[in-house]
Amino acid sequence: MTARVPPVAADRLPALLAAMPKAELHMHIEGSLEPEMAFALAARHGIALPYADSAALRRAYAFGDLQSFLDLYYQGAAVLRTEQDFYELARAYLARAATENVVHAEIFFDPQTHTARGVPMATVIRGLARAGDEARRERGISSALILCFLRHLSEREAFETLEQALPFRDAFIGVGLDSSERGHPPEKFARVFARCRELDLHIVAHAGEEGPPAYIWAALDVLKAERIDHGVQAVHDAALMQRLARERVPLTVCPLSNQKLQVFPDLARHSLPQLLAGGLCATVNSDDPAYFGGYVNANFQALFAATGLDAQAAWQLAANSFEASFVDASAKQRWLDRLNESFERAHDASA
Ligand SMILES: Nc1ncnc2[nH]cnc12
Ligand SMILES: [Zn+2]
Repeated sequence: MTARVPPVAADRLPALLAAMPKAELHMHIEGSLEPEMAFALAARHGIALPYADSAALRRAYAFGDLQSFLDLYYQGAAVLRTEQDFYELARAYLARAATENVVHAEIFFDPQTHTARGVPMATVIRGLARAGDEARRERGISSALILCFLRHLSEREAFETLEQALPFRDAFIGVGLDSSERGHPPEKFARVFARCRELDLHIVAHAGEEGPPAYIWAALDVLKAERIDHGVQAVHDAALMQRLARERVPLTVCPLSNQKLQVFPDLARHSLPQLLAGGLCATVNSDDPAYFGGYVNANFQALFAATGLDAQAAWQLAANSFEASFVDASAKQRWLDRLNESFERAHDASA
C-alpha cells in the first residue's frame, strides 16, 4: 500500500518520526536488558558480573561482527532467573515502546538461552506474558511473543524446545530463527519448521543479516518464512529483490544493529533506501536496543539523518510495519487511520 502524504517541512521530520504510530516487529527481549537492570538483577541473585559497573559494561559494547555481540548478549542473559525478572524486563521494554508511539510489538525470546541454565520454560513465558497483558491494559500497547530457535544449536534441540513450549501454545504466535547465521543455513531446521507450520504457528527467520542471499531464498522456500528478519543482503540478488517485492514479503530491518555489527561501513550506505525504492515491504526496528544504542525511534532518526529519506518514506515504513504485523485487518486499518492523522497534524504544523 502506498499513499501520497501531505507535504511536511524537513525540520518537522524528526518530531514526526517520533510521533507517528508504528509497530515494532524485530526486537529480542533479552536485547533490551540495559546495563543498569543487569546489575540490579545480578545483585538480586548474588551474581558477580565481570565489570566494575554499568558504565564499564556499556563501554564493552563495541562489536566487530554478529558473533562478538552474541557472546556478550548470552553472557548478559544469565542474570535472568525468575518469572519476576522476565516480567520486569518485558515491562520496561513495553513502557519504553509505548512512549515511542509503538502501538504493537511482536517480541522475540530465546528460551534455549534460559532453559540451558536450568530456568524452566514456564518461568520465561509466564513472566513475559504477564508484562504483555499488563501493558495492553494499562498502556494500550498490544504485543505478542515469537519463540526463536538458536541456529548454532541442533535441530534436535529445537524440537525439544518446541515440546517444552507446547503447553504454553496460546502464549506465543510464532517461531523464528536467530543467533550465529554463517554456517547455519535455514535447511538445518527444515523439519522443525515443518512441524511448527502444522501447529499453525507463524514463521519468521533471520536471514541475510551477515549471511548470503541464498539463506533468504532457503528461509522462503524451505522454512516458508512469512517475514525475513534483516534481509539486507537481498540487494545483491536482483531476482530475489523482484520476488520479495512481488510477494510483499516483509523485511524487518534494524539500522543501528547493522551499523554496530558492521554489516555496513556506515549508515549512509545502508541498503534500506534501495529496498524501499525496489518496492519491498521494509520496516524499521531496534533488534537489541540496549546493546545497539537505541530503541526504535533512535533507529528512525539515525537512518533518516544519514540517508536523507523523507516524509513519504516515513509514512511508507510505518504503514509497512502494520501490513507486516500478524494482527487482524481491522487493527491494521485503525492504526493506518492514526498514522494518517499524525501526518495531517505534522502538515498543519509545517504551514
Ligand atoms: N541481530 C541478531 N542476529 C541474530 N541473532 C540475534 N539474537 C539477538 N540479536 C540477534
Ligand atoms: Zn534480530
